[in-house]
Amino acid sequence: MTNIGNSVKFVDSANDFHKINANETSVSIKDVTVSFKGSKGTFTAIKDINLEIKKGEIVALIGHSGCGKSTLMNTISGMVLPSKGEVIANGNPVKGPGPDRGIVFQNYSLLPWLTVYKNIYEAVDSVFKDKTSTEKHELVEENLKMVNLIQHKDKLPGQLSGGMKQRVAIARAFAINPSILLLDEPFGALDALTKGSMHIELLKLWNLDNRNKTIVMVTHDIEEAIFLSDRVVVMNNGPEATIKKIVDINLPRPRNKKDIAHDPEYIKVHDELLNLLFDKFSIED
Ligand SMILES: Nc1ncnc2c1ncn2[C@@H]1O[C@H](COP(=O)(O)OP(=O)(O)OP(=O)(O)O)[C@@H](O)[C@H]1O
Repeated sequence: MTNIGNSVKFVDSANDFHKINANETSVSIKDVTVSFKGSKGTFTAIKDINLEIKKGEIVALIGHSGCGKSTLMNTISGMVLPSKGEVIANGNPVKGPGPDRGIVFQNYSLLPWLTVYKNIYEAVDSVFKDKTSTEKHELVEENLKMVNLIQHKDKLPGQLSGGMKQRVAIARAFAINPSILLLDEPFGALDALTKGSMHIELLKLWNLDNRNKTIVMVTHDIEEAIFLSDRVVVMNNGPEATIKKIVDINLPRPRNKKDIAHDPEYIKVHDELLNLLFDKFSIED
């Protein structure tokens, strides 16, 4: 595994894998509207969203702050239930959270009274009932090493920096190894080098699973979205946010961060995404 802090490889290194299950549907979002009831009435965050995500696809959700990216993501995780429409995940209607859908939140969601190690172990223990204690401990250790936190395993979340907490949350999600991995700005709190390293680890995890794992990621980072994704879903501003456009990222894999920046396809989609996100703004604004 790539070690953070050591030499960081800016390449998706598992080049002997190829896309396999591109025709099987993993997540189907059908006419989904989410409204929140408050003291001032009903607020409709997202409206009539339709999106089909194939098994093994990596999809990024991108849009301005508050447009409804997390809300849409949470309809997949089951943390938010649609007011209208439905979400099907792995062939089943989503009625709430489930171990087939692991999520990394932007606010880490670690249990503050448990050590780093136990935060991951508890999750592993609750999902892998059939594994032996040794196997579960190995899984925790392996993932803690992956995020370079093994030496901090006995610390409580309150004793960690934001980036370290985020790495614990990432290690926990990777350890559970769900078939659908939901990442809500997972790398936002990380420095550029650690972020680059986590991108590689994410792609390695995906490759190890023969690219069968579906990954849906909320991000504000256009370069990250292009480097990792097969498609980028650009959302309109809310309320009643809809999908503005879905941009295909037709860059071959494995992708090399240094090289793709000069690829004409990269430059084209980068420009397109910038225009989609910032078409309202000009220097006069
Ligand atoms: N539980 C809730 N109750 C009321 N309003 C909510 C709730 N959750 C989200 N909203 C509102 O829905 C809208 C979309 O929020 P959401 O968090 O999905 O946006 P986002 O695009 O993920 O934002 P950011 O990029 O800033 O994280 C916002 O106006 C937010 O205030």
